[in-house]
Amino acid sequence: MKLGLTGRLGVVMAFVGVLAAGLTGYYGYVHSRRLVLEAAEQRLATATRVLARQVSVGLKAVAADVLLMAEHPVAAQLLMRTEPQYLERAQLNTGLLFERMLLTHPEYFQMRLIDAQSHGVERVRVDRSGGTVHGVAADDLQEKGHTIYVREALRLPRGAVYVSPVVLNRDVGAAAEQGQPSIQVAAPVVDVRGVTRGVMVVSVDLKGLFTQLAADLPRGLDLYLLNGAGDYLIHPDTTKVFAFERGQRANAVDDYPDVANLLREGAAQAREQGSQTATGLAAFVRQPTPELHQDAPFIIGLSQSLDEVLEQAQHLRDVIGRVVIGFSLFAVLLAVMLARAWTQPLKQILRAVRGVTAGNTLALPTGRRDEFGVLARAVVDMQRQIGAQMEALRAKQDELNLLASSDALTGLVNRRVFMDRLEHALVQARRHHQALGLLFIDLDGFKAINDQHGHAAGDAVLQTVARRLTGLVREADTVARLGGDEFVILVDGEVDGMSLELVQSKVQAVLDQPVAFAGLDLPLGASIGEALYPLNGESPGDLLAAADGAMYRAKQVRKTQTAGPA
Ligand SMILES: Nc1nc2c(ncn2[C@@H]2O[C@H](COP(=O)(O)OP(=O)(O)OP(=O)(O)O)[C@@H](O)[C@H]2O)c(=O)[nH]1
Repeated sequence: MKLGLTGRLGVVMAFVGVLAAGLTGYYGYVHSRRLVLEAAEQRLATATRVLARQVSVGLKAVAADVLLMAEHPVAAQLLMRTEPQYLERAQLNTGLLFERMLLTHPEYFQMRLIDAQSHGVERVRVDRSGGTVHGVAADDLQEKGHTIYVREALRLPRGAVYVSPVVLNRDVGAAAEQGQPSIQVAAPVVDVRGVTRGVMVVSVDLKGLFTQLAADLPRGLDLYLLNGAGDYLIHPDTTKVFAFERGQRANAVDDYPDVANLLREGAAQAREQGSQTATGLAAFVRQPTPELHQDAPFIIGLSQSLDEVLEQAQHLRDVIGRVVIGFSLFAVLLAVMLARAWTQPLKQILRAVRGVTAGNTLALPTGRRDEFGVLARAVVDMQRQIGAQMEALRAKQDELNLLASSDALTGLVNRRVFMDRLEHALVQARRHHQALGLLFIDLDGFKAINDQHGHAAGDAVLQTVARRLTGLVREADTVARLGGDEFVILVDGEVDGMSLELVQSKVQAVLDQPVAFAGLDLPLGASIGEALYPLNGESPGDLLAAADGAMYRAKQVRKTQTAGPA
């Protein structure tokens, strides 16, 4: 289907409108999606920072608890004195103190007082196991002198605290916490003389600690703890936790490549790093605690799935989608209306131009001040000029018709028109069973007038003959000049041999009169032949031939009569 100007204009404007709406919607959506992502990134970074600070504060609180117990006089006494009675009571009381501590801190799963002597034997030990807290019997106490936290803590001065790297707890006795990431927070127990007698150790269940700290975080966030190499120590997917211990790799750099920046930094500096992947956002914070003797700073991370982050943007996308569709429909409607309104004057002018040939004059928007107005006025001008030219053409045509149908010299109808009329008259006569008469006239001695007095005289004679003949017959009759000095009269209506004879004698009488020309009386005469329908013929040709034949015979008779007396 070929589109007209209105259709094409409408399609172009609708396309532009829909494209504009679509692009506006698209960029609006992209921009708001970016804003949503940026806001989520900031929220996540803030939450991770807060969490890391809370962890740091939590660690310091653990350190304060360990110091409190390490610096309690009973701890050093217990390690210095040897009297069984005192020891028994002191162990009992310290155990009760440890139990109290574990009961008030659900994340502590073990508290011990370890002797610097005797291969680091445990003097008092309380475990959390199966949801209960209980002291460990003397027979079950173990030697821990070989452990890193005992050795490191023994090297520290009074008041200092050692924090071990994160390990999977494998301590026998704390069965419920086995396999969980944990740390040991240890402080030296120093007597009044400044001699280090042992170590106070609290084992902390990190997952429990983190879960507590993360309780206030918004829902839908996943929590991570990494070691200095980026390996997962805490991860929602338990198969990734301490994977390196099973000879597997589960490293945050693989999931969030930006974390590599954080791992390269110096350990003394707190740093944070955001990271975005195809499926989610994440923020990581390395939070060293310089006050504590910590082997490796924690790297804490939070992540949120992109679907969850973009839930708000999806809603916005739906709204923008509806707005775009609505605006597009409006644009299409507007385009159709505008295209129609803009091309309306053009169509009006087009109709008017088409109507010029049909002679219609349609109203045009000539009053407009724009290009359509100029065009309309030009068309009106053109209409006027074409009208005038058509008028002139019609007049010329009439003139030509007249020339084609009449004899130029006499003004009588010519042979062609006469034959038409004769044929028409015959049809009528046949239908109404009427008769029809024909007189064939040929001038006598005309050549001699031409020869003796010139062509102008001959013309004047022919014109006089025409006038005389038309003045003689009735209005319904037709006088024609067939050519040269031959004339013919069609006598229509009620006619018979008698009446035709009467007309013939009248014609003979007027044509026998001389014609005045240049002061001379030019002698004239005519031979006339008659023919009657249907008596002498039924077709135009037959009738004319019959009249011509009669005229010829009449001329012979006149010639004989003229020659006779001489
Ligand atoms: N002036 C003039 N002469 C014409 C015109 N048409 C034909 N003629 C002349 O008319 C003459 C007709 O010749 P003819 O028919 O022999 O004339 P005629 O002397 O009457 O002879 P008949 O018919 O035998 O009686 C010719 O000399 C033509 O040249 C015309 O329009 N004007």
